[in-house]
Amino acid sequence: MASLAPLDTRTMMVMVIAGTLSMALAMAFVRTPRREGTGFWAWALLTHAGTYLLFMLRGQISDWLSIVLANTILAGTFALLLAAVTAFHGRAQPWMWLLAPIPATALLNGLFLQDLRLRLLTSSFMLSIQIVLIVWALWRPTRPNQPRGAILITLALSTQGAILLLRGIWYLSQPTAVQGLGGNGTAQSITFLSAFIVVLLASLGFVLMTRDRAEAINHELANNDLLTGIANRRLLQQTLQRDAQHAMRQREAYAVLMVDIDHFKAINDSRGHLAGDAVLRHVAQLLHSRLRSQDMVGRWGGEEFLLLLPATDVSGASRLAQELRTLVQDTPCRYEGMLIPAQISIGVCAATLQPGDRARWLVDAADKALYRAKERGRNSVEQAPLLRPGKPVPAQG
Ligand SMILES: Nc1nc2c(ncn2[C@@H]2O[C@H](COP(=O)(O)OP(=O)(O)OP(=O)(O)O)[C@@H](O)[C@H]2O)c(=O)[nH]1
Repeated sequence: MASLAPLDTRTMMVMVIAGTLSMALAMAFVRTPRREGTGFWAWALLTHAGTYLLFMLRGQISDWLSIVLANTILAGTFALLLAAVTAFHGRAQPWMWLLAPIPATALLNGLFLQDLRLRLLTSSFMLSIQIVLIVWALWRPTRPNQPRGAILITLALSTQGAILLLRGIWYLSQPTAVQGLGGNGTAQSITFLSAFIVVLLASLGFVLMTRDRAEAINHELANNDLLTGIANRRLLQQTLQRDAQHAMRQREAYAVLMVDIDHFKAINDSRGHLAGDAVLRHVAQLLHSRLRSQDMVGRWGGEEFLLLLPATDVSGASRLAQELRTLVQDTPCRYEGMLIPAQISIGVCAATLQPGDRARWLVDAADKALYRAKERGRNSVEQAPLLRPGKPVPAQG
């Protein structure tokens, strides 16, 4: 294989050290709501730089330091990467898998100090195992919604694994007198260049993972009701506006259901506020269980829920409302050994929307219908027509 003259091994090592240290510094500034893992990753980068510093001093210091210690620290680097990924997913650290490769690497490098081929082969093997462990830990939990960071780390580490493997094969295929780390051979240059790129890409991947999770948490907090986990009022209003605009353009039917738990104050007063919270969660789940994928249920406020039902006419909306009312009545909430019965009243408004209509008219009408359901004794469904100001009131159907 021809030697790449401009790729000087020493320059490569300085590049790897400088690049790694800058990434470690950058990692120290990663600020997200949950920082698990970034500390381990920064330490991994620091130890990686330390390894290459020792590699660079090959020939000037004892081989026990520049070979055995350096490779042992490198095994520690990969152990720290595994710890970072495990911590990111909030799992217990797999201590055996984390620690075992470190003494094993020290032992094998000490044993084969004078035998470059065997040393490279065993080191490559140990590192490949560590890479497989990291990738496994990365993908073991349920798939993340935004897997781009994990993909980047996987690609970077797999490339590193493949290069180590190829390097091992290449060394084996060479005549006995091949250069070690001190040489300027193409294989060494490629190894160092790849280490540099791998470190940068994998670290970028880890930063992306933490950033994507932070964004997902922010999105969850901004759009979901903390107590029940369903949509909050903000998301409901946004979705209602968007859906209603669409229905107006298409002159399509659209329905909203305003749901209120009957005598909820009595549940709070007699069973306690925490039991009241459990009933809210329970009713939210029941309402959610009957919806189609295009529908949405959210908490409008207190013990009130709003359901948005695209492409639903008045008979479909009223039928669903009756089903939900019966479901809640027949399914008491289990809480700390108690069975807490609950009932709901529902106001329905459904209409074929036309350009110029307002989304809030639907909610106002459903609210009026709900008021009537409460007045008429609760645990019931009432429906109200959409009132278009300045237009005659349509006949009730
Ligand atoms: N546990 C709990 N209670 C809440 C929450 N939000 C509002 N509430 C309570 O919900 C109750 C609503 O009471 P009311 O408006 O009188 O309504 P109600 O008792 O359901 O009576 P009707 O609607 O007329 O059947 C109040 O006691 C509020 O304190 C919450 O997040 N958790």
